[in-house]
Amino acid sequence: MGVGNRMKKQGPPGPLDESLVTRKRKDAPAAPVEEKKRRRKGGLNANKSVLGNGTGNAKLDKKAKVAVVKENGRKKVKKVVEPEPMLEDDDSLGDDEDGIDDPDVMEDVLEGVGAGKMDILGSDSDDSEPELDDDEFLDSDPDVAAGMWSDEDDSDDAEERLTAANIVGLSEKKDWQKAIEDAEAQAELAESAMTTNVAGDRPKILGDDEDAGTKGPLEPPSLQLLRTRITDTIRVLDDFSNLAEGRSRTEYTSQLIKDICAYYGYSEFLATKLFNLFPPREAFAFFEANETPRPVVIRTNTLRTHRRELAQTLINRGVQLEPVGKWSKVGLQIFESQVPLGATPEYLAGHYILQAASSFLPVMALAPQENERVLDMAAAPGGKTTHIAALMKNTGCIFANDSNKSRAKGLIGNIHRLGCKNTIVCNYSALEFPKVMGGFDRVLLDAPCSGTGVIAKDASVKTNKTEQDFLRLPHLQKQLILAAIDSVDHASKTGGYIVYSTCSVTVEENEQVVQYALNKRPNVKLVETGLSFGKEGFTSIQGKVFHPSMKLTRRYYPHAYNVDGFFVAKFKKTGLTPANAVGAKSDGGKEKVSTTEEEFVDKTPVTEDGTMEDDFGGWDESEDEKYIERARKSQLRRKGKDPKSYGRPKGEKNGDAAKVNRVEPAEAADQAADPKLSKPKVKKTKGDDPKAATKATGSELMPTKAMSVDLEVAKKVDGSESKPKKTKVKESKTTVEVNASKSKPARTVTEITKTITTVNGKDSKPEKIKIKKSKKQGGVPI
Ligand SMILES: C[S@@+](CC[C@H](N)C(=O)[O-])C[C@H]1O[C@@H](n2cnc3c(N)ncnc32)[C@H](O)[C@@H]1O
Repeated sequence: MGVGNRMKKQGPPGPLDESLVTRKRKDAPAAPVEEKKRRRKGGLNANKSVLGNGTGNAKLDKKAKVAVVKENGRKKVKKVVEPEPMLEDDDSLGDDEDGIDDPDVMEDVLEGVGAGKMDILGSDSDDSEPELDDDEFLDSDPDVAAGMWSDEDDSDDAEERLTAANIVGLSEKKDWQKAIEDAEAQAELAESAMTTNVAGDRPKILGDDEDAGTKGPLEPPSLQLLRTRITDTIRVLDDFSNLAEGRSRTEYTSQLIKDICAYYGYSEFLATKLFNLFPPREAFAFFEANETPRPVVIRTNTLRTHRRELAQTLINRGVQLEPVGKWSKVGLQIFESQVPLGATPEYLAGHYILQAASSFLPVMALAPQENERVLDMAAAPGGKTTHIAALMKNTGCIFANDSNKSRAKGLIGNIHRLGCKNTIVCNYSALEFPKVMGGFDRVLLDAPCSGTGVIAKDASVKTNKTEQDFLRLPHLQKQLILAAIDSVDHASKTGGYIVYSTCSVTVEENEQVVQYALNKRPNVKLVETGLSFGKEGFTSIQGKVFHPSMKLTRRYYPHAYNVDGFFVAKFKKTGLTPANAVGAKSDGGKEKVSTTEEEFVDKTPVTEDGTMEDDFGGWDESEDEKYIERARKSQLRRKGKDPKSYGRPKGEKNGDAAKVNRVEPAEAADQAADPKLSKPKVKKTKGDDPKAATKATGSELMPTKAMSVDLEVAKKVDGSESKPKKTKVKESKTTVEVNASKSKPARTVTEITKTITTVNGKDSKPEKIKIKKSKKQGGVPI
């Protein structure tokens, strides 16, 4: 099982300096460790002797060592773990198949530790008073630290009061203990693997060919053997050509998944879904990590205090703590506490909030600025809202929304306790936005999700999530993400960003939702999250292909970073939402968002500039021109005029009419940005004024080609011989959705009826013109 993850550091593991490691190993008098080992029955040495018993598994020997080294004149205890995979007896094993010790994982992590990247998050720590530098915690007096090394029992730790002066010593001691625990756990694993493989190096997992169908696979006699078979199967899958015994990979994989279900208690449906996210060895590490709780973390509320101050106060109360990692300047990891953390005077005074470290990430990615307008669409119980308020230093305005009223009460409680004064709580379904309000500088959508990233916290997820959930939730998430995008002001001077996050690791709730948003909103693109660690989102997995920019999204796993599983994506909105876009709130939000199964796995590639390769939005130019022309002719006919000889401007050819006042999307965006540009072109009539609509709904409308039809018609009437003084155009719209079939995407046929009344002119009789529009709704069927 796990090896004290609560004690493990969160975030990217510290960099491993190989040269240093070698030197340390050479120089290291490993005395303290030997001491400890002697006291532990079945400890490192004992296990080593078992491992060296000539069973042919010499490489199962553990590689974890602990050494005391002198670094810059300071004594430090370092764990030296060679990244050799557990139970590995084949050097050819791909690195990428490794789990926790996966060198690739490390590399990925190390790449992300670039110091410069966090600069973007400067506001995170930009308090009026200087924040406590992490180094101040870590660089305490070496002598004090040295004095901390004692051979006393672990139970003594609780009595050792942690002070700012001795914090380094204690945390290093923890590292030291953790290293031993790690080593012992690895040894335990290795030992257990060997007990069933004494017959040889080739693990026997599935029955012999001749037994197949009669005996079936080995019945697991105990949890111990089950675990051994899991690790054996992983070995086989890692080195299939050498270790497989005439069975297919699929057979081994399905046996492995069955064993994982039996051992960890997952439904086969969920175990398969999660297993498929990783190479087998990493999947094992993931399932393992879900068995141990993540560290307790508190976030300093910088509206009320500073991390250094808070740390000192809590230390004085008997709390053992440490900064959560270099990546956060407000997090404190709690190792032990003499007092209930949810009831200290500091807690009640709002100096901190208990919050999982991974929950910091979406807010750091959002990077709210002072004086902005921010929407937190699904905010309860407010961990992220209050973090946003702190980063904004109580300036600007946050709308914290949650559809669940009772949860919203908890949100209000936290907002009060933490002293957020720039926050308004509302209780709408987030689907109502931007009808409720729009034009935000930034929107956070921390979406409701299946919680597959927090199984360590809520084990019920292992069995209570069904296939239905993975249809229902992504459907909601897709609707919500469009609402989030539509609620942002693309022209915001300081922002124009949307962050989408979930505490789930499934592709359906993450990459597929983001891809859906990219497909349906060509006016957004993915941008860097600014987070210094995290694995890249998938650009392809299990036959699904996503836009290359998906690698800008970030995935967090418990086994890789010792944080809850999380997903973070950041979008920049680059233009207005097309009024004809799916779910655009131009009609008051009544338009149905189509998330048919065809769209569920959306493989439609999107080009670099964000435009879809298929006909997004479905404006068929030639088709519409036909209708416009027909409308023009019948209008003239009704007036008793010959459409062939009348009303066509000089030089205009057939079909050019609609182009006269057409507002192309790009042009429309420019016009919106520059009101001077847009004024002369748009004839405002009630119900047609895009700005009026914007005011009414808080939304925004792009004057689309439908609008250009109005302008054209209005112009013709104005320009006719009757010379009316005023023209009124009334519009009514009927939308019929024609269902999609497997082979054909859905189409929406919209009938727009225009009633044109000329006032004070000869022709005062209202005229009706019907315009039919048809657009494709879905993506490419699979
Ligand atoms: C992951 S939790 C949010 C956690 C919160 N952001 C925090 O940091 O404390 C998801 C929230 O979404 C809310 N929710 C679910 N459906 C919603 C909807 N349609 N509109 C708004 N909120 C919704 C749930 O009530 C729940 O509080």
